[in-house]
Amino acid sequence: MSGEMDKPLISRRLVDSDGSLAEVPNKAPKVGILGSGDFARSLATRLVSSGFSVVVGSRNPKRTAGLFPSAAQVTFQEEAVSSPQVIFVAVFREHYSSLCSLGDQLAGKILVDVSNPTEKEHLQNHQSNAEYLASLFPACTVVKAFNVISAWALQSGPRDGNRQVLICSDQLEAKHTISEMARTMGFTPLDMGSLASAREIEAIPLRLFPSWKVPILLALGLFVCFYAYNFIRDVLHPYVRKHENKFYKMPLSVVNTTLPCVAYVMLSLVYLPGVLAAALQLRRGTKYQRFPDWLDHWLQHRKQIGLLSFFFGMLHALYSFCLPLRRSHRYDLVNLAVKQVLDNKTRLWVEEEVWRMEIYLSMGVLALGTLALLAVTSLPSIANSLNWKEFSFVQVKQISLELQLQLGPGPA
Ligand SMILES: NC(=O)C1=CN([C@@H]2O[C@H](COP(=O)(O)OP(=O)(O)OC[C@H]3O[C@@H](n4cnc5c(N)ncnc54)[C@H](OP(=O)(O)O)[C@@H]3O)[C@@H](O)[C@H]2O)C=CC1
Ligand SMILES: [Fe+3]
Repeated sequence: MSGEMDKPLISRRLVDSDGSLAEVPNKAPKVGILGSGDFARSLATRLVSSGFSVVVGSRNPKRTAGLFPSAAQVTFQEEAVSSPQVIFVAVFREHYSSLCSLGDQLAGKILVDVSNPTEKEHLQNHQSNAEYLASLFPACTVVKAFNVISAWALQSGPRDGNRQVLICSDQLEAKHTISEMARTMGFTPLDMGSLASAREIEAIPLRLFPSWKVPILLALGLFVCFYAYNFIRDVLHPYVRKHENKFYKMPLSVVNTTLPCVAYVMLSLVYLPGVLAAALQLRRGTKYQRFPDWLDHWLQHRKQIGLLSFFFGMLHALYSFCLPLRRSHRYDLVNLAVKQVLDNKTRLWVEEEVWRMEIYLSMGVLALGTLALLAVTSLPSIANSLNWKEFSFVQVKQISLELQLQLGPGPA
């Protein structure tokens, strides 16, 4: 981690270009931050711009001071923790023990644990990071918060998707204080109960696209089933019955016949749970009763199933667009021409083929246009959230979380 100081996520120039970050009102509540990494810098910027007075504790304040807004005071750890009542611990778990010498000064204060474990650490340690911090500082109140907010989201301000800050602690008052701070910073606090929930909160950024797992498995399962059926029908059956070798159809033609089958079934699976839910409500005579779990999950996955259906439909359009590129298609054309000459016909016009190609081409162009529009509107924010130079595992997970929160579950 040591070299990371040289590549700050936010530069001083950028921070100070915002006039509101240059000075802090006199009576602003004081907040301490231990650590001077990415998270500490983004947090300091957001706190200062939300009207807090920030004091940062670093092992080497001289080296790091230039990376913080000038309104934030950067000093040694001992000095930084002396006056604020709330101190954010923006340090990795493995370095918590190096803070033990501050124990006396920290006594009676609120420590906010913002850390995220890696998947390996999460499996290895049965105690959450927050509970571990609480065991090292028994005289402090530990609150778990802000770990699901990436440094980038903190820096650029809360946006629609990732506004929620999950908070847990054993002390109600401390939880309230941090909730109010989160609110002042523009986030939405969400009470997750006692500190025992910290492990659950720490696991959230580790889950990669959780609500996509079932729809993707479903789509793959359907694809395998339909592919097997189409393979038997279009390739195996002609081979067994008439000894026709049509195995060349496997990579393109059979796949292309399979794609719309999957797309249609997935599309029907988007609408079916709504109909079932309506029927259930009519039967029960009320809409104020919980749906069974299976129906509830199904309803919540409709958006993902619908997007996958759209994806398979688009793939079908692209595959169909490629069909005339095949050599077999050229042979068919030549054979048709020969047949035409032999039959003495003057004009060959296969109406169905013509329409098919016209429609596929227009769908292909529409799809490409939609994709280009999506790329233009959403790529900058994704690229922004990737801190390319300091690309860490946890950040990848957080991007997935951000996307996940932005996509959200379908309307229940
Ligand atoms: N980056 C992100 O997007 C997010 C990070 N987090 C969490 O925030 C915490 C900090 O992350 P991040 O800022 O990215 O990490 P960095 O590596 O960028 O910063 C860690 C900081 O820890 C401080 N530190 C204190 N004691 C030690 C020590 N003994 N050895 C090494 N460093 C020490 C260092 O500051 P100094 O040298 O000045 O003492 C260093 O700058 C982590 O727990 C992480 O899980 C949570 C959500 C998002
Ligand atoms: Fe088709």
